[in-house]
Amino acid sequence: MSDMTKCNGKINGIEGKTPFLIGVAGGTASGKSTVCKRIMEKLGQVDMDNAQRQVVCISQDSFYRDLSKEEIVKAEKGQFNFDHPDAFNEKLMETTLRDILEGRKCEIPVYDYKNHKIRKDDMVTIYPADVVLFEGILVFYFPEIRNLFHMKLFVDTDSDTRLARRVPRDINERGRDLDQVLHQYMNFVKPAFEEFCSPTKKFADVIIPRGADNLVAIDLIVHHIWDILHGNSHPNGLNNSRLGTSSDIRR
Ligand SMILES: Nc1ncnc2c1ncn2[C@@H]1O[C@H](COP(=O)(O)OP(=O)(O)O)[C@@H](O)[C@H]1O
Ligand SMILES: Nc1ccn([C@@H]2O[C@H](COP(=O)(O)O)[C@@H](O)[C@H]2O)c(=O)n1
Repeated sequence: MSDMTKCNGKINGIEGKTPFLIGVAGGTASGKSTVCKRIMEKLGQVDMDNAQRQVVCISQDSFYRDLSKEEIVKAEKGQFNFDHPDAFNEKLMETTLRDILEGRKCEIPVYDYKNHKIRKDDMVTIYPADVVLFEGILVFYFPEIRNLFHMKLFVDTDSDTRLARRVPRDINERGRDLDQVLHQYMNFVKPAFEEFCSPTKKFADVIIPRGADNLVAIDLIVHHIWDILHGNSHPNGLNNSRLGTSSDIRR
């Protein structure tokens, strides 16, 4: 029996449901979060209360490991490698995803890019949902995590475009200066993308060229998710969706 087929059952007296777990990988600033947002919008899942939501998105960045004081000093100078697999708390990531697959309610911290640590006082509750999107640069890197996904998407955006998006984002939203962003990009982000992230493209079921600009790909993916949630094509017979009818899919 696979890890996922044994998930349907009662947890704390509540019927646990196995969410459809989708991994969304891709280089930095490729548009992973934006693609996830579009999928959620199309499924009509954005303007609603967290507890009611049937499609939720979690970032791998919530699973960066705690840094030592020396590592924080390096990070502040753009000299820490946040793009290496060792920067993540792999065990916590796996345990959390397994809890989600077993229909348990989970608390996920929000990551603070300005201080290079999770905000322990700012937790988001993830309620049992129909669909869980897990996005990040290395979500397909760790085999134990990769094997948990029911569907794997890779957002494939040209590296010049990604750098052109990352520079203003890191300066405006993540409290960095230009020298720091470029130093980090050339020394860590780019080489780690080539060594650890790009090779995981081969594990994807669907590669999305141009990210959120690719409306056709997003539409096809949304319809596929819909069919799985409402039909019997899911390997675990997932057909208990609380999403509405297919005419509710947004154009
Ligand atoms: N198709 C797009 N066109 C223009 N800007 C985009 C597009 N997709 C994403 N962006 C912008 O690029 C930056 C990175 O996008 P994001 O979705 O956060 O990427 P990732 O999650 O892969 O790091 C954000 O500022 C976002 O608004
Ligand atoms: N303290 C940190 C943590 C991470 N990063 C960078 O974030 C990138 C991953 O996030 P995306 O939204 O771009 O996928 C990754 O490339 C890290 O370099 C950081 O700069 N500081």
